Amino acid sequence: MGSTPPVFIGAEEVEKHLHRASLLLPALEAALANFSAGAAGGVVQPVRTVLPVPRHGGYLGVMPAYSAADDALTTKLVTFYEHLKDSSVPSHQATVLLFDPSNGTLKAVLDGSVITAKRTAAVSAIATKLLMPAFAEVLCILGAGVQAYSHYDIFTELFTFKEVRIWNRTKERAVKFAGRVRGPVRVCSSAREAVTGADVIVTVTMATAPILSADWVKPGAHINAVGASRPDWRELDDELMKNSVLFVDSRDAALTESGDVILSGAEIFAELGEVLKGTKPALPEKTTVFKSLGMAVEDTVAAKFVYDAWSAGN
Ligand SMILES: NC(=O)C1=CN([C@@H]2O[C@H](COP(=O)(O)OP(=O)(O)OC[C@H]3O[C@@H](n4cnc5c(N)ncnc54)[C@H](O)[C@@H]3O)[C@@H](O)[C@H]2O)C=CC1
Ligand SMILES: O=C([O-])C1=[NH+]CCC1
Repeated sequence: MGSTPPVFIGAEEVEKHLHRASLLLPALEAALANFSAGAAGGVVQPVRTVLPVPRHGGYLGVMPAYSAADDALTTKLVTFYEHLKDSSVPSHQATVLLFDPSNGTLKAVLDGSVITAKRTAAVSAIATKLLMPAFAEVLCILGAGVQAYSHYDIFTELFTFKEVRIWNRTKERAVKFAGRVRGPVRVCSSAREAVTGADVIVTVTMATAPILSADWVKPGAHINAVGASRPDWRELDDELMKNSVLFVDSRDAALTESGDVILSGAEIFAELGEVLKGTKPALPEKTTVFKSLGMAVEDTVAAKFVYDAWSAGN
């Protein structure tokens, strides 16, 4: 008797079962807390392997994780490319393999791009809920790609901002973004203009040098620094990194992969999971930075969520 072949769950199906990133919030909060609990939390997750493809300016990330609480085992394979000539090809593409943890059988191959967009934005939303100042009125997004859309969607679903601003290196893309999303967005001509007076800032660019300067940031603002996932890439300047209270998803990953953390020498105050567990305070009255690199266990719980929803409908 042959074994059952794995199912393939493509982008449309993933989107159907994960139409709102906020559906992932409980599972992600638990996964972040479990990760930061060490061995007791039951998350097995090494810092990802990132293989450069120098000839083409690309990277292949291999991201395995097991979550005992969910009894879920996955690995995500994600490619990201710096200067793609064909703009119809996304800069990031991903696939998640979901295994039966009891015997190692491959159960499903899922599109990982939608999962990556939504779980990343949901984790930023978790950080924002904990770290943003009281009475936050202005949201600023720097960057206008895939992550800008997923962050806009969950941030405007969960929070009530009076104004949303966007800046992008190429203004046409920011204008397109403002025309596509459902609410009003002010397109700004400079990052400085977008950031000035903002209470919550999201950096979702492919920048390799700082695009956000401490001088422009309102004291007490919260920043989700989502791009710059290589040890020599930056989005935030040294002053902002050093003068803010710094939260990360994973200390080990931040000290291995984040140019903003490594090159600024900024001190890490806490992992987000420690705040969720209550072992570290959130300090929303201070200027805070959440340096997000993306963790494999986030993909694990997201893939399980999609697979379970897909299975229930089949
Ligand atoms: N922390 C996490 O969990 C994750 C982080 N990311 C990171 O988030 C960032 C955004 O990802 P996507 O939206 O998927 O990428 P994308 O390619 O869809 O959008 C990138 C945006 O950055 C802009 N950009 C490109 N080069 C720039 C530069 N040198 N300076 C300023 N802006 C520039 C582009 O115009 C575009 O609007 C990337 O750095 C990516 O690696 C992506 C997935 C997960
Ligand atoms: O977590 C993730 O998938 C990624 N982080 C940076 C590039 C892709």
